Order: sequence, then C-alpha cells, then structure tokens
Amino acid sequence: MGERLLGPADVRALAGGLGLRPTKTLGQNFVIDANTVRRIVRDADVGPEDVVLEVGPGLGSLTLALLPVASRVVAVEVDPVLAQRLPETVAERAPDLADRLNVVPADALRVTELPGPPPTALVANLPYNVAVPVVLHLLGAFPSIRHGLVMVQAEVADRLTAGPGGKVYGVPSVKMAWYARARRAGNVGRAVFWPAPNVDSGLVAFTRREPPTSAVPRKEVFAVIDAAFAQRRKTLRAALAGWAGSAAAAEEALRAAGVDPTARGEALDVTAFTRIAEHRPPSPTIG
Ligand SMILES: C[S@@+](CC[C@H](N)C(=O)[O-])C[C@H]1O[C@@H](n2cnc3c(N)ncnc32)[C@H](O)[C@@H]1O
Repeated sequence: MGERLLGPADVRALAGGLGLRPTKTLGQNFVIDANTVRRIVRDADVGPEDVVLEVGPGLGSLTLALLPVASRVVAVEVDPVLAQRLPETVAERAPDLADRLNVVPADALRVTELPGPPPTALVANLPYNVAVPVVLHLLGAFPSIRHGLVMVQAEVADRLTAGPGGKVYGVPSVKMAWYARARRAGNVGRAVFWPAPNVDSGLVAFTRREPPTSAVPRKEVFAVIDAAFAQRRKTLRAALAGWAGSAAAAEEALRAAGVDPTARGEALDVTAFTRIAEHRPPSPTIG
C-alpha cells in the first residue's frame, strides 16, 4: 500500500502536469511525506465504520492514505482544477478504492449538504487562513461528525485546544469546546510540505461532546462569547453591556448566572458562557 502514497517526486509531477502554481490565498501547501499522512490517519482513529469528510484534498496526499481505512471519503475542494484531477489520481494509484471516493468541488465554508451517507469524521490538512471558520462551520453543519483530526498552523492548534486563563484562550477555544473535546496531537515541521510554508503546523484531535445546554440556541451562546472577547481587556459587566442592553442589566445577568461581573471573558469556560446566555434579560418593550 506504501507505493500508493505520494512522495515529493509524485507531488511535483502531478503539480507540473496541471501547470499548478500553488497559491497562498488557498493555503496550497501539499504534503510530500508518506509518514506524515500515515501518522495523521492513525491519530485520527479512522476505522471501517467511518465516512470521512476531507477538506482540501489538493493533489490527494491525505486522501490516498484515508481510502484504505475508511468506508468512504467525501473530499471538498474549492480549486476546480484539483477537484477534477483527484478521481483520476485515485483511479491511477488505488483503482480498487476509487469507488469509495466522492469529490465535491465547493467551498467548505459554504457546504451544508454532502452526497452519500452523513460524515462521521473530519480529517483534513486545512488551508491556514480559513482553518478556524472551516472547522467551526463543519461541526455546526454536520452533527453526524463524531471525531476527527485537523492539521492547522501551530498557533491555531494552540488556540483551538486552549483552556481558560491563558493568552491564547479566545473565541476559537470556547466555540471549539462547545462542540468537542479537543487536544493537541503533536507538531509537524515545514519540510513535509511543498511548497514549504513559513509557519509550523500542529495537529488537533477532537471528539464530539454533548452541547452544554439545550435551553438556548447555540447562536445565542456564541453571541455572548463574541461580545465578551470583542473587548477582552474589559470586565464582563462592561463588555456585555451592549448584549444585555446596559451595564446594569449585564451585571444582573452575570450575577444570576453565578459569574463575577468584574471577571474577564478569558477566565470563563464554555459552561459559564452558556449560563450567561441562559440568563439574558428580556429585551425592553419598545413603544
Ligand atoms: C494545505 S492544502 C492541503 C492539500 C492536501 N490535503 C495535502 O495534505 O497535501 C489545502 C487545500 O485546501 C484547498 N482549499 C482552500 N480553501 C478551501 C475552501 N474554502 N474549501 C475547500 N478547499 C479549500 C486548497 O486548494 C488546497 O488543496
């Protein structure tokens, strides 16, 4: 099975054949190292029961490692040239597995439906500049995703997995915690990519958790999180004044939720944000 995976010469030959000039805007850094994709698939804990959603399959480096272990791979690729080439690459290198693959030529930030059975796992080497919105969007849009592993910029991996209290803890950390228990699953150096990026990468493994509440919709909890971190130097009483209608109303909601109004957002976990959303004061009647 090793010879199916793409090495440096394969990646360059495929890119050359397509006349591809990798773009930074689309985060096109392709993995040229078979050991890295093997490690991603192993740490993602993908098995024969999994329908894997892969974002940005590119030239197929990771796709070719996922196909032998998953029941299906649905690969969403925004670059139409790459999306068109992928089935041919798989047909050439792994013809026995070609019928396990669906390629969807689309922007992963916009997909809300996929062909075939619902995805159970998300595994991706994500484009750097849209990694956080892509992960959060897909976890929201596809509740069938139970687990996964994504490769992102190392700092973003730190943010997605941070707990309250630190400098890197912020909106991505709390929203990720709404959906899943996430942990750092290691680092990946620059040399395994072509072209080499100018940042290191990190792996984030996650398992879906039950949302902390069903009493208020997710978007109401996310509105509190956004407001608290929009002015992260301010106390919650001040930062949530707009959300509650006034600083006094914010203070009342915070006290009712059992949260110190003089604390800052960076001190709270997702459960505390959820309690605040549950105690939102009713909007004043106009007129
Ligand atoms: C970091 S590369 C990974 C390529 C391949 N998976 C690998 O590991 O070699 C990111 C890929 O995501 C694609 N991409 C960028 N933005 C995207 C988006 N919004 N939706 C889907 N694919 C996207 C790029 O064209 C590129 O193929």
